[in-house]
Amino acid sequence: MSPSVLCSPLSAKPFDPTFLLSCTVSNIICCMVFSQRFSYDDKQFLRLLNIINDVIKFSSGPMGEMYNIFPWLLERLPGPQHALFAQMKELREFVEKKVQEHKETLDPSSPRDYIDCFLIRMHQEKDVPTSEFHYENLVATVLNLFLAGTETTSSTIRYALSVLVKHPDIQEKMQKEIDTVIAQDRCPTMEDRKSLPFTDAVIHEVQRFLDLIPFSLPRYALHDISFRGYTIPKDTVIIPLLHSVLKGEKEWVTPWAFNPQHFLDQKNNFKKNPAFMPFAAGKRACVGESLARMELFIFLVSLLQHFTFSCAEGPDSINLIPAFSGFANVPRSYQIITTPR
Ligand code: HEM
Repeated sequence: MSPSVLCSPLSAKPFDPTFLLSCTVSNIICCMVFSQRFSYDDKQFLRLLNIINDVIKFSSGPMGEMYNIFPWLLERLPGPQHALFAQMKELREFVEKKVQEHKETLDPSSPRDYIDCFLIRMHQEKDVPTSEFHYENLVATVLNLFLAGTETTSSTIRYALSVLVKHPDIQEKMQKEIDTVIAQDRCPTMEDRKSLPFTDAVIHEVQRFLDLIPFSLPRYALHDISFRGYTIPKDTVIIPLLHSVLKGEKEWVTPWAFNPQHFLDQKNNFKKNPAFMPFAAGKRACVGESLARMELFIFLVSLLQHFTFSCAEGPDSINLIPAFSGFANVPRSYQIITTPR
């Protein structure tokens, strides 16, 4: 997204940034997976984004939680969940169509994207019975990347903008830091991050405070595990509570208040904290972590280079408590005013 997308005529009146942010973030993952960028008025793209939005809302509400615990029950009982299952089927059919198109146009000497690379590896391992590179895994991983790569980062940017509207002093301080280091005439790069400790601290604090995926993803023990004197038997489902570290009383000075100082030392240099784990930890931590961190930094710095964000009802009207809390903490919708700088 060029920052100009947020400029006039939209800048003149308040608008909800959800849709623009979803499109722009989703297009990044679409380029990597399908080598395709969709136009913001492409009907099919908009339909897919709506479905992803509905899936996240469903899984963050009571029905979604029930489905996580008793999938077999909700599949058999009548109810609104079936509309969502139909939408998921539509999403899968879209992915299957893309895979088919890729198969028909594949040039193994010049892979275009993730699907091409996977297809090439599938071919190389076609005689290996234990290979993980088979059709079902291709469709599942493309679906995962598309779903996980869209709503997560766009919701975090949306939340970050609401934090900046609520705290204009923080917004101004970030703009001053960005003006000093980059100014307005060049695009930010990841190299700039180390020269922008306050901005970096705010972005980390946004992720800590939002606590986007509070229960991480459920995993299960592949064999008996001995952990801190406890035995976790094989096949036990493990739900790691990221929430407990991101809001831990022992880990943070003010766990329940938005406070960028959590990530700054006494000299205002950036300070890491091992309890910062919104992407989880270990072998199966988020595969999109580096991409997401890049997106958050580049998008937010670019936006602040060119705009000041506010809202008609004033900073106090912004409510940072999520609209839905379950699988995800889904930030509230709000109307923003963008004023070119
Ligand atoms: C602010 C942005 C994001 C946050 C907070 C986030 C968080 C997480 C968390 C907590 C997990 C569970 C890890 C575990 O079970 O140990 C996860 C998994 C995953 N994430 Fe992200 N994520 C973000 C962005 C992305 C992006 C941009 C992508 C796409 C490239 C992505 C793709 C995935 C995938 C495919 C998994 C499943 C990994 C697996 O099962 O091994 N995520 N993410």
